[in-house]
Amino acid sequence: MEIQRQSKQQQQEFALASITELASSSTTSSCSRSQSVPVTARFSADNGVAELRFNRDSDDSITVDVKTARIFKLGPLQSVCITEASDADSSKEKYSTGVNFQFRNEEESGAFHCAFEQWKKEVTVQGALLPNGPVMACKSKFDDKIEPSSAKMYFHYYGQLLHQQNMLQDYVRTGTYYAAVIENRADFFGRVVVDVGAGSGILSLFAAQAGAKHVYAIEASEMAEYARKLIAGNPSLGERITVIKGKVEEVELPEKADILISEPMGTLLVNERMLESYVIARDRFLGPNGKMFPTVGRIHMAPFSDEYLFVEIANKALFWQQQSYYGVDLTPLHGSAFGGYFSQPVVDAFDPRLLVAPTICHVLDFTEIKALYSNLGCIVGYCTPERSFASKAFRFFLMSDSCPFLPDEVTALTFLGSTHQNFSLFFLQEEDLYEIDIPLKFIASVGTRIHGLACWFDVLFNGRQVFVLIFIPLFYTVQRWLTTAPGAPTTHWYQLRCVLSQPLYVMAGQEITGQLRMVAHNAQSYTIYLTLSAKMWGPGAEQGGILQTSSCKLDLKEPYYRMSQPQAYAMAQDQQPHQLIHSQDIQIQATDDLEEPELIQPPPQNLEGQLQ
Ligand SMILES: C[S@@+](CC[C@H](N)C(=O)[O-])C[C@H]1O[C@@H](n2cnc3c(N)ncnc32)[C@H](O)[C@@H]1O
Repeated sequence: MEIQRQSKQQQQEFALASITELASSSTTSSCSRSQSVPVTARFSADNGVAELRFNRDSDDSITVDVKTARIFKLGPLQSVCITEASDADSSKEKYSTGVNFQFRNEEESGAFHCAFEQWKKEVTVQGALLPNGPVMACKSKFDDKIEPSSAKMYFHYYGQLLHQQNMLQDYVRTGTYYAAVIENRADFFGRVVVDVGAGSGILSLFAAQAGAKHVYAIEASEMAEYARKLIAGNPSLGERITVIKGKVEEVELPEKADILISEPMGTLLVNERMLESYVIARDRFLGPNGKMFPTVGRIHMAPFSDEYLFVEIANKALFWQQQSYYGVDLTPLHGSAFGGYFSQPVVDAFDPRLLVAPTICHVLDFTEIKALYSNLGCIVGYCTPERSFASKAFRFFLMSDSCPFLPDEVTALTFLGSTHQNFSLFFLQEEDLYEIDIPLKFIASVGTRIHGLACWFDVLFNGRQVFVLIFIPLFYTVQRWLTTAPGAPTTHWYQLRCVLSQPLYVMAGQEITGQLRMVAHNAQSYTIYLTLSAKMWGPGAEQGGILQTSSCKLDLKEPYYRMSQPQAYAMAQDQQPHQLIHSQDIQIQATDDLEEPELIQPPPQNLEGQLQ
């Protein structure tokens, strides 16, 4: 489609099938000159003026000013560009220029027209182009919130095949995606798919295997070139895939998508802040009633007790307790070093028996369909933004006819704000991911010393399967979970633990409360604030109030990867982990309810061999 972008996007070039010059101010002849050799159309910014140049060969081109040019579609593959003659010499009669051009296919036509609109918008809004052309000139949401040095490192990392290979070799991850796509062919077959952050293009290829009509694979890093190569090497699938190099916040697509597929999860689900790009892609590219794969993400949390880990971290700072290090007293820095080690979240695969209370979870529904709650607390319907109306207009559907004052479907109900009389609306917006607050409440299962909070995540692919029973199509929900839970097959995300420098002492049955607050920062990660408190326990506890509180602040961007020693464990017959272990196994349900998946497989007996 777009075949070249050069020097910081000052130029944008498209391949055409042919062009025909209709007439020009310098030519009075009514004869058209026609070319059948492939030609190009190139947008460029020169001295703040945007030009569109139709090149037939190196020394034969037609140049038009984007500001005055107008483009009309004559057919799916044919367009005409008309530009007014300049006023420079008012004594002469004015003639306009006309160029009739043909595209090779509809996608290329769509992409060209999107680009034209963007260049045109830029010159109209700015008056003249900034030196870097339209995309750079208007800062995207991504550029607004992310530090350029962080983005540079981030896309450099993902531009390398070895890191893509690392993800591809996480067979739990990639295999679950493959299964989720192939099992849910009905969601992909004949559909337009957008792969958000395509990397090597693997998910686009899976979507094409499932029969997608067309896949747009958007990738911002240099990996886009490798993706093109991989896709070209699989021509039967590749002919239905278009790789678009650019950020999902910036690129334009020629059509709306029926389904988005992406792997935007970082450590603790939210690290890398790519979920925000996934939500932006939803708002920019997904058509009405579109689907998202994955559909939902959940962060699971439980307090843990791990004396070895605590001592290991505390001991790292012992170095700074030396009073005569080559004659220098290091102790003034001991406190800072101690605090520094406890500000690193620990990433490893731990034994689930270290958890000391049943887990809780925080749900992030990536789709925009949200429950609508009455003030009585019951769900009475759901609503979804109606894209053709203003952003605050919603389409409303009742789940039952129990509500007397609303018809079954009321369109364009305008809710000015998040609360309207009896109803509360919950929409996951990109901004909701800037600050995530999770209240914590656990009941300790054993008397122990709590060293912190263990976290992991899972995501749900809420698919659709069609069975035909005597010519009647039946639709079933096919739910597949990808989990990173302790005790489940290890993934490259492992699990994450926030360790308190002041452990808490609890008795069995004692309540532990607190808060996990995650605040996004411009280095594509989060600052984590954790507080855990244990209330008085036993007779007279009500009067006692909070007994102990411990807090810590951690940077999710700077974790301590603790994978050097394999974390072997054997699951004793009589011991069960405190949290439900989610399996990736298929679940077929006839409802859309988001239920905890059942334990289908027993946890593995030994994870030793799976750790790298
Ligand atoms: C976790 S990798 C997943 C790659 C591939 N989809 C897979 O599953 O193997 C995320 C990819 O998204 C790309 N990416 C992240 N943010 C992006 C954005 N805002 N626009 C376009 N690509 C982005 C990264 O460069 C990276 O290649």
